[in-house]
Amino acid sequence: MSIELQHIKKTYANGEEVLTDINATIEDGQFYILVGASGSGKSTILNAVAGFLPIDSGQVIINDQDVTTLPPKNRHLSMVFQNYALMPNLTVSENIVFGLSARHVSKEIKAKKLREALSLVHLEDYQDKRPGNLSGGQRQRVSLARALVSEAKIVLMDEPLSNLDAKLRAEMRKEIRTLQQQLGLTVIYVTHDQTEAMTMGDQVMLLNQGKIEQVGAPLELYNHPVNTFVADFFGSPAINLLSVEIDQNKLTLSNGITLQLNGPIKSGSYQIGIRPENVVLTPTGRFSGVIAQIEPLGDGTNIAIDMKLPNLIRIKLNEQTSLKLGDSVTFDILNTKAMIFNSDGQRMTIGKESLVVS
Ligand SMILES: Nc1ncnc2c1ncn2[C@@H]1O[C@H](COP(=O)(O)OP(=O)(O)OP(=O)(O)O)[C@@H](O)[C@H]1O
Repeated sequence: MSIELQHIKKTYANGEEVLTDINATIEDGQFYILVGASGSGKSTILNAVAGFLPIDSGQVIINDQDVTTLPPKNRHLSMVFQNYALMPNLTVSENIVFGLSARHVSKEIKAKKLREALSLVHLEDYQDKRPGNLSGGQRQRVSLARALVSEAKIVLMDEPLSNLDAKLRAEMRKEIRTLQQQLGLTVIYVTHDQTEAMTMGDQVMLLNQGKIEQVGAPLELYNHPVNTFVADFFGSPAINLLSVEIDQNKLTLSNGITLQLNGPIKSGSYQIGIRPENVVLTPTGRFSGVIAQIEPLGDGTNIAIDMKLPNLIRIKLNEQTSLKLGDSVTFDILNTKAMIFNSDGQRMTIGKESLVVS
């Protein structure tokens, strides 16, 4: 089942334009993520696809059929909401198979699907409880199980893991993905969590105030962000963005340090982007500074270095460190991994070699 969104626009009654011009092609069997900060319009898009929300203009096309004006029940979708939408008077099991009961699925198939779903979401011991007696995370899992057993081939999920603890969330991420692939489901998945977007998506749409910033495979967005917004959204710790002045072959940082570029770039103000994993501590490094922050992670360490720039330089080390706050260090950047953006934050499409500095 494919989904096509064409020129979707939405302004709420209060005059707030929340979707400006949303276009998307979601292919059959794709796991498609809508990611962005709170209020960026993710849920509004999902509701427009589901049919819960009339749009001002544009089309929603499901499997080549224009469903823009069809009610939700005729769109053959299932949904997993942040707020569960469970029936309080039904047990966990009854809630999960509710949609199937309505469609007269045989008793044996229903029982088998129920068993699989309960085991998937680890709720075997809770099947006879009612939603009121479950924790938020458990309710969320019931809601997830209900969508997964339904026979709808399109599943819309709105932050379905937001109430789970970190360990269960990581586990469910993998399980949802495996199940989606096994069942060949087309999923639109809303999250504000960049890790979920990176680890789960086939395609990711990053939204910012109702506009699309970039669409692509997760690593494409990470490695080839079209602007500083996208570069900054993905990655933890965040990318280092440094304001620089370029004059022919000379690049000057705001602390006065200059570097030679490998080729001339039009003179002017730019921003250089360097991801924390592409900065390395080395005694022969071209830069020096003082350790201003240390964050031990167990399997690695995030540190930040003060080199008298407006922002600290973030570095991601893959090991534990004996360095202490205030220690002086020298470091370097992997030149070929550096990105350059113009003063408006748009990625420059100059050859990578132009950035090789010495
Ligand atoms: N019914 C409504 N009336 C007016 N404005 C609304 C309505 N629903 C949402 N909005 C506004 O539309 C914008 C987008 O909201 P939406 O819920 O789509 O964002 P979101 O990205 O899903 O956010 P979150 O992650 O917080 O759920 C927000 O600025 C919100 O305040």
